[in-house]
Amino acid sequence: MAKPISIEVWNPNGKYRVISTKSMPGTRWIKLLTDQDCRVEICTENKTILSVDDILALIGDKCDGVIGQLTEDWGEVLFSALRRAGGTAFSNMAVGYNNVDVNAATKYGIGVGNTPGVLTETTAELAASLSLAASRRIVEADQFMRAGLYDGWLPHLFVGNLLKGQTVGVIGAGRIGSAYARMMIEGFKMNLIYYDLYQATRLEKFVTAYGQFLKANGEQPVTWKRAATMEDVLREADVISLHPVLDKTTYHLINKERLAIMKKEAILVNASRGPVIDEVALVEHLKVNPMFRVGLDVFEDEPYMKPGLADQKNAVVVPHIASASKWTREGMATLAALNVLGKIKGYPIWTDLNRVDVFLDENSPPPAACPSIVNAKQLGISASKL
Ligand SMILES: NC(=O)c1ccc[n+]([C@@H]2O[C@H](COP(=O)([O-])OP(=O)(O)OC[C@H]3O[C@@H](n4cnc5c(N)ncnc54)[C@H](O)[C@@H]3O)[C@@H](O)[C@H]2O)c1
Ligand SMILES: O=C(O)[C@H](O)CO
Repeated sequence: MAKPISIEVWNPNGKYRVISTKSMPGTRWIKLLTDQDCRVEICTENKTILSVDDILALIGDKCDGVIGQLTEDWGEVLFSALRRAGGTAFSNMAVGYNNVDVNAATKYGIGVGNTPGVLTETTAELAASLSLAASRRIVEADQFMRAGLYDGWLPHLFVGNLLKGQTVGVIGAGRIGSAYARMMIEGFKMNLIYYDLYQATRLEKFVTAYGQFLKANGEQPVTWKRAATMEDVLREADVISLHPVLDKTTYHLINKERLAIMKKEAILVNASRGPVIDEVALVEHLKVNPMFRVGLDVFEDEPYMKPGLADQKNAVVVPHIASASKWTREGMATLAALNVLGKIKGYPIWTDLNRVDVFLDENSPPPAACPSIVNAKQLGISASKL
């Protein structure tokens, strides 16, 4: 028999049993569910990553919906168990859903929710922070101070890269990539080169208008270019930030050959998913190119780093915290809960992901819609008219 899993229960007499595999920030998400007749069970097991067996034990034989995490493996085994337990709803508390087998969920009629929009600016801000930390060697300099090694100003001490007037490269200019590009362009007057499968029209218009504004004020205008190939970005840019989804087209997008064509003093930032970079190749590249720097929020074998990475002074590493602002994390919890609630209640799908704010307003009830269900079309969920 499976080991019992410890849980905290809200609204024990609720009609719909909804599980959250982790405690999530804020309480609004719990209230939204309990107000709508859900019994909410939050896993309190003292274990960072739950196994498939742990989650099977949580689902049990009656469960209407689950809010899960990006560290969990949501595939055939869990979706078939959820279906057997009467469930129709699942949401990741994340925008990325590479940990989810959407086809398996669809096969069992289960909606897969995610949380786009609410983390765009927060994640872009972390990518910008990593760009600055790497270019100005902030972490190395901090460690030097704390080690008591500073004995006076020196002309060569921790010399880094100036961003102003340099070129920022964005690979994957979707919501987060575009927000990051704007920060680097507005903040540091960098020129843009980007690569995406689709044209980033709004971003292009913004850079054009900002360039005209600068020119009208007697300043050097910023420019943009949509690259025909990813290699063009890698060759031309001084700072390159990766923001694509992780799928088979982006696995090891940055490999040994592509690292070799980047500038020797380039800065590479990754706040997308670890496997977008071949991390073994990256460690080798960092070793032989001390002026090349990286800022990493995500890792190929998370939570582990590939051997040698931690020893590299030219790498700034943080533990997957790009979406970690209070507002964003509470918002992610709310969107995930509303995805599950909406699917259970048979609500239509929200169609304007640029307007997820309406679900986050504490002072008014959220629309009767599912904020974001990635397989809505396959499941025949209708579009909201709100
Ligand atoms: N580190 C974190 O905490 C964190 C936080 C949020 C999101 N993310 C990751 O960032 C990703 C992007 O989020 P988003 O909200 O901007 O999504 P998005 O869908 O708006 O943007 C992704 C972009 O990648 C582009 N793309 C897809 N395949 C590509 C390819 N082969 N080459 C180039 N571009 C390609 C798409 O066309 C799209 O424009 C998420 O899927 C998630 O994995 C990480
Ligand atoms: O995909 C996501 O949402 C992140 O990785 C967690 O914020």
